[in-house]
Amino acid sequence: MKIRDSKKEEIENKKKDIFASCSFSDLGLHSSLCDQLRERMGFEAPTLVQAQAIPVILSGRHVLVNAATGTGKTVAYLAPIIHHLQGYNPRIQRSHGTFALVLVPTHELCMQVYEILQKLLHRFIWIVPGYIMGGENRNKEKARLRKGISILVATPGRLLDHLRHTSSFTHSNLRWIIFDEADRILELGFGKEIEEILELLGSRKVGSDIKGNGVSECNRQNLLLSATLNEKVNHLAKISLENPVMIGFDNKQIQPHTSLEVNGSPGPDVDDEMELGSKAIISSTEDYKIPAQLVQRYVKVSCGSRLVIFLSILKHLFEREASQKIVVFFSTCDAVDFHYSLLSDFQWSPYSQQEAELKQMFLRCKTFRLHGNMKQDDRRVTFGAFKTEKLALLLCTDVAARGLDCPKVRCIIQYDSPGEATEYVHRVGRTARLGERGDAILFLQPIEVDYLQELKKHGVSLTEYPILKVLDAFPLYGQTHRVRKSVFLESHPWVLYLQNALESFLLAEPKIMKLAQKAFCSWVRAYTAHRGELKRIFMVKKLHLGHVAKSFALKQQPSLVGKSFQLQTNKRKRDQKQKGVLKKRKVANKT
Ligand SMILES: Nc1ncnc2c1ncn2[C@@H]1O[C@H](COP(=O)(O)OP(=O)(O)OP(=O)(O)O)[C@@H](O)[C@H]1O
Repeated sequence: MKIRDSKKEEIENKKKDIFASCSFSDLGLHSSLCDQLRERMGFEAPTLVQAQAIPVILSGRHVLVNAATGTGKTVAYLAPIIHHLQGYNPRIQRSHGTFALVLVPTHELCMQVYEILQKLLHRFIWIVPGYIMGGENRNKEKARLRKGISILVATPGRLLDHLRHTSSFTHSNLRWIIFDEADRILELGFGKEIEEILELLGSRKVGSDIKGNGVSECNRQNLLLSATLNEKVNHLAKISLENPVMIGFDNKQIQPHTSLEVNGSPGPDVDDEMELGSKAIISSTEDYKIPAQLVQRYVKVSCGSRLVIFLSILKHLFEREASQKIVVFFSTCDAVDFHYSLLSDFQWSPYSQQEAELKQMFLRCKTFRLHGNMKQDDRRVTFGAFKTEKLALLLCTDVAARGLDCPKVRCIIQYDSPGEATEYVHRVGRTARLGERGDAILFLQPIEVDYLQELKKHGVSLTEYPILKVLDAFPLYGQTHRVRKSVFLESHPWVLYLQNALESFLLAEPKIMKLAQKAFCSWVRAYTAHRGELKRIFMVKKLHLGHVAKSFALKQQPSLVGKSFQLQTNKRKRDQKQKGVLKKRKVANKT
């Protein structure tokens, strides 16, 4: 009885950390929208960030929202917009064009926001949602824009394309611009595009508002949101926001020299809400917000044993829980492709390698992959399928790091380090969403452990993962092998056995071997591409390339120089051949 009571108490406390004690209608939202949120979407109460942001956004102020991953930021900005749009009298029509524009960094996020919009707009069929993004058919998008899209979700490049070339795209009634994952949009190098977009849309200029019997003037309202709003968004904030309200910032995150105008008497739910002038500067010493219940650990393993340890952890996690989802992040598309093929096909025998008839799949779960080199449709299908699976593994690059909301992801593994602390925060944010439990495991080589200090600067601290315990638990030849602590991880019998099995497997699978060689080369290239300051941690000079090869189950290190040299030579030969053909043609024409 006591246990049940304490569990109940725990759940109640957890709810208090995530949800506000008011209702959606207390926040001023229209009753049909509140019904929609409750009945169709199952949202009983607003989350804390929704309770803070919705009234401020409803009031028409520009807003910067900095809230942890998985706390419901999407509804926080969509609900107030829908509230206003549904209230326009006469009703808005498609011919009025776009009223709200949501800018997002990736295709997946674009689709996800669009899907949430569709659900929210179920009772307001005259408000039309739509999306445009790179990789889609431009002409079809043009046709949709010509018909009119009331709330448009877009990636920056494609939006700019339509702003320049689609004359039938009506945006003269635009009232809201939202930058979801604002810092990522800038990190992806869209800074210039964003400036041009704001210019073409008339940044901070007066928008229009259809009310009563015609068009009257009202202010443009811009919103910037992320779990990692940092100093990088200062410029964007300056050019797009006017006297914004800041939600979810600590005092130390706002530079003291700015003309701070702290709210007079903050209410119980807005204790860290502030206003600041147009010179707003967010300082670079920000602590990022991580879900409190997330268990964050690192596993320190030398390069040569990385693959074996990775596979062992996966096996351990999938065998521990019958139903769970795991997401693994890699630095390159090639690495995703290689590990995807390996994990989809790798069979082993716990007894002896020779006993082929006893071989079984190493992992018994559905494996998916997601990266930027895949076709748009494949990306869509993968993401949709992974969402609905109960027992599944997703191998991906950072295209899946931001904003993606997959239910029941239990663990995030960062097999390749993210580099930027912001990306660490977003990657781990794919689990432990909305108060759910979650684990995060970061792989580090002994030469990279200073990275933990880098994370600490942003208030992120990790403890060590008990890897030896996991390895000891695997039966080998029918027995468990407990190893004394003094023995190196690398010489653990299980590690030696599995490495050998993987290398033999690859020798018998030339296709996968090719993928491994390609992945090896791009992995080394990606390692050299860490940002300046991080180069002192991720030092390519300190890498033992033979050990890197082992981490791709390769017995021998593929030649990096040879490969690029060969590619260059081939290209030169092709070019020369083409020139030769052209010359010959010219000569032929002359004669
Ligand atoms: N009031 C609510 N009650 C219950 N569930 C909610 C509520 N608001 C949002 N959710 C759900 O919470 C999950 C996380 O929401 P959302 O994706 O908007 O978070 P986020 O803060 O934008 O995360 P990220 O920073 O990772 O993008 C979603 O599954 C969403 O449907």
